[in-house]
Amino acid sequence: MSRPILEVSGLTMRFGGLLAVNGVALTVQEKQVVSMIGPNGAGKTTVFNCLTGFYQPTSGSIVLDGEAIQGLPGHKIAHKGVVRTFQNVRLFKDMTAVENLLVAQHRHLNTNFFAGLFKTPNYRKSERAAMEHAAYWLDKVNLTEFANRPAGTLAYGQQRRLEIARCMMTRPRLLMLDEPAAGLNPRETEDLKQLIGMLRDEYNVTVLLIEHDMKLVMSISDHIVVINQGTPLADGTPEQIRGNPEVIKAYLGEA
Ligand SMILES: Nc1ncnc2c1ncn2[C@@H]1O[C@H](COP(=O)(O)OP(=O)(O)OP(=O)(O)O)[C@@H](O)[C@H]1O
Repeated sequence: MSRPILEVSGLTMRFGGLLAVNGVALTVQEKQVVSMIGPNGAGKTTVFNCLTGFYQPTSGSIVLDGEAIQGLPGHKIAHKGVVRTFQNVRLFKDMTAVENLLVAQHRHLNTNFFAGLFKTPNYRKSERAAMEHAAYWLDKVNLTEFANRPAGTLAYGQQRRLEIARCMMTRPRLLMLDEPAAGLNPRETEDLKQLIGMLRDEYNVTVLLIEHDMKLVMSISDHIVVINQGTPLADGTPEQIRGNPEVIKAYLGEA
């Protein structure tokens, strides 16, 4: 039986006179892929920023696994297993691919100062485990051969996959991807689709997605939430959304 991992209701975010998000509701069941779609400027990224504690929502409730998290600082929400990527790739471009994964591992590392200074057996063990974990995820996203290449020199699609691997290093429960297919070619988009499906099926990760690529959204989502000008417009299965006249109107700019 699936159960809700994330329940959002009445989410509102005001920037001065602009109501960027107005009463958004959203339920994400465990191990689902849920997509949030809507025209440019609809408020999707603002919702992500509220969910991850980057913004303090003006009002509304955000419940993660039964616990209210609205207004908590970002690092506390991240500690509860919520991780995200951003619209623009945010890797350490001069660091290698494997180093980018190791920096994400810090929460699981033995960072005791003296242990590090004297390289105690426990410290070495935790270092080795971190490297093995990084190697595992590099392999899962097909980047093993690029382990020692600076991240900034990888192809764009590879950088996107590396970002997702970096998220997975923290063993997330809820993975939030902001336009992961932006700038990808059809082949890379297909690889991304396979990767997201694998994360859900094999690693029990729940995925919340913002995406403009409708082919990807329709093929991968269990549920779709549509927002327009900050306001919820529709939600349902891909079939329900595809045929919804309000959604079609909003996308044609008539709403
Ligand atoms: N920090 C901020 N201060 C003021 N206005 C903001 C801020 N962040 C977002 N906005 C405004 O809120 C509205 C919603 O923006 P948001 O980026 O959430 O939309 P979006 O649906 O993610 O758009 P896109 O699909 O183009 O990324 C826009 O009018 C934007 O200009």
